Amino acid sequence: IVGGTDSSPGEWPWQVSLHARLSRQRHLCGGSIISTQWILTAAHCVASLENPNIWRIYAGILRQSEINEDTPFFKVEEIIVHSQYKYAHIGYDIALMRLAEPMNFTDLQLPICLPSKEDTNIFYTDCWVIGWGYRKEKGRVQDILQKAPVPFMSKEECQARYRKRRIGDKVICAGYDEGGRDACKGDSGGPLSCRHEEVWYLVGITSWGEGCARPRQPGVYTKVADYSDWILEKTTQY
Ligand SMILES: COC(=O)c1cc(NC(=O)c2cccc(O)c2C)c2cc(C(=N)N)ccc2c1
Repeated sequence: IVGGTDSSPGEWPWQVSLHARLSRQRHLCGGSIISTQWILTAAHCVASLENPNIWRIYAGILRQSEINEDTPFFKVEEIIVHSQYKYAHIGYDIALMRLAEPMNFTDLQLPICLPSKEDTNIFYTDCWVIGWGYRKEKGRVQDILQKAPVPFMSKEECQARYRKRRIGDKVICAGYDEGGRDACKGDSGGPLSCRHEEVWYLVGITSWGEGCARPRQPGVYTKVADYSDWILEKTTQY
């Protein structure tokens, strides 16, 4: 997160840290708890890393330094990447991870509500992007979970900013024309959380942006309300 501030313990109990054990174990992406057994994240985080055994999911943490070989984590049983996903800037940047065991909810690990598909025209005014990602383009993963308020941007305005790319319909843009506050690498897969009438909703999934926090280059988020049917289909055992 560029231009953010430290979060407090338990402020974002749905935020998780996705670690992969490649040559060494490290934080790769964020994710959100949506039920006792399911994590929602970005497809670009897990595509080409679809072996569930390399992933370790840490919930209820504020600092990456809380994580060591004794820190409890959730094992991943199944990874579901949207079948139409190719690249983040094309869209469909959404994936589900099913935990091997259902988690118990505590004050530090709780689910966030999914917006319903009728909610696609609510204009949210209290939205925050969070993560342990870079604080600048040539940065590194941060220790304390960062948060930054970001205002919505209309699709027309967003398309005008990204002339070279076609901004799909199942995405939302958020950010400041003057730049300075935005998600960045390492925040991917994390939530764009919006509070509406005292309830927090998972409105977006951090997906991409040209650089980070550049003027007139807003953050682009997967629009979760447009994937309600997909989420329901994949998380409901038939
Ligand atoms: C894996 O996730 C990303 O690559 C990756 C790359 C990005 N954009 C970059 O252009 C970038 C940023 C930092 C380092 C870097 O090398 C690049 C290409 C991202 C930009 C944003 C955002 N601005 N809201 C959010 C997530 C990003 C994830």
